[in-house]
Amino acid sequence: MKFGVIGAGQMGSGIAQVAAQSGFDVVLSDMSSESLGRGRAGMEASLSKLAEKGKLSASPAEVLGHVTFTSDLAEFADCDLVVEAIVENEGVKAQLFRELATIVGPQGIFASNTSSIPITALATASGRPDRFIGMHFMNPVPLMTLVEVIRGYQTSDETARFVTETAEKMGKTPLACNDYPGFVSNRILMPMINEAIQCVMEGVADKEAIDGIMRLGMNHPMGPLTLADFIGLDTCLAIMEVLHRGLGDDKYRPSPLLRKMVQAGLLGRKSGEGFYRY
Ligand SMILES: CC(=O)CC(=O)SCCNC(=O)CCNC(=O)[C@H](O)C(C)(C)COP(=O)(O)OP(=O)(O)OC[C@H]1O[C@@H](n2cnc3c(N)ncnc32)[C@H](O)[C@@H]1OP(=O)(O)O
Ligand SMILES: NC(=O)C1=CN([C@@H]2O[C@H](COP(=O)(O)OP(=O)(O)OC[C@H]3O[C@@H](n4cnc5c(N)ncnc54)[C@H](OP(=O)(O)O)[C@@H]3O)[C@@H](O)[C@H]2O)C=CC1
Repeated sequence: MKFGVIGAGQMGSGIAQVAAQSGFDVVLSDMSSESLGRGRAGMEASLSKLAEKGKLSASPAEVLGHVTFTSDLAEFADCDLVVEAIVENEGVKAQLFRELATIVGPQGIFASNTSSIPITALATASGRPDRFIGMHFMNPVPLMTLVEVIRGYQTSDETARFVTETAEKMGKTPLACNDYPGFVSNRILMPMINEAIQCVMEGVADKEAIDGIMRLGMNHPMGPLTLADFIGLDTCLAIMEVLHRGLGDDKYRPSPLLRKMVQAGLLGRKSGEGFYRY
């Protein structure tokens, strides 16, 4: 299996890592060498943690040996599966898939790791809607077992079966849902995170108490504000805007505080500061 990943951010690098751990030949691309370098560094850190705990069947170097790091999309021509994990923006994703359609052979299946954007829309842009699907990994990919599998309107049974089996070979648990904004995961999670941000804006409690109440009261491993910083506040805002636009209900309006923080460049862990400093 030749497994392609486009986007070497926190998700793309995690997906590439787990695919390589599963023995697939992986090609990972990003627009800039800096982003590729950051992605590789994240994989190395994760692999050494897993190796320390005896959770790797091969050495970190052997796993990374399965990965080709490139910024040349031509290296994806013979991929069996290409997973896109770039910025949560429908126009940018659609443009990428239009470009990929001219590069990847007809055997290639396209999948998006999008958090919320309609799969059917991206499938149409790709020109191969029967061989297009949502393959939604969870963060951090090396630790979270769920893959949310979302069929577009024209996704074929063969494509769904191939992606489901691939997720299982990666040690994941694939669960299927239908193609509606936010799917299940972010239809439920992101409004909760958005409400936590509203609680900060309205002064219901301070951020440490809001996170503490959800950690100690609901047994969440991370409080919602810590989780928002972990996901990325830009991604959280993008998801809320997809829900608001796609479902047409003002209850999904993004918190004004979330928007202001993103406008200020406070993106969470990936920018060094969000609700907390890192
Ligand atoms: C937005 C979307 O579209 C969809 C989404 O992904 S929504 C987000 C979904 N994810 C979540 O909700 C994550 C919630 N948080 C958690 O489950 C946990 O905090 C966590 C698993 C991320 C970390 O676990 P934790 O016990 O809380 O903290 P932490 O001590 O940092 O990590 C636990 C262990 O995993 C290891 N670890 C953490 N991240 C790791 C990684 N990426 N790779 C390898 N090991 C890792 C740590 O080294 C630690 O190991 P030790 O116990 O040996 O020290
Ligand atoms: N963060 C999370 O918890 C989760 C996110 N997702 C989804 O996964 C996708 C990626 O998210 P995440 O990894 O957090 O985002 P990041 O911002 O961490 O990474 C995105 C990467 O894509 C690169 N990129 C942007 N545009 C292009 C392009 N046109 N071609 C190639 N590379 C590009 C960026 O490069 P540069 O930095 O140079 O712009 C960056 O390296 C999003 O759709 C998101 O909704 C899904 C599950 C969980």
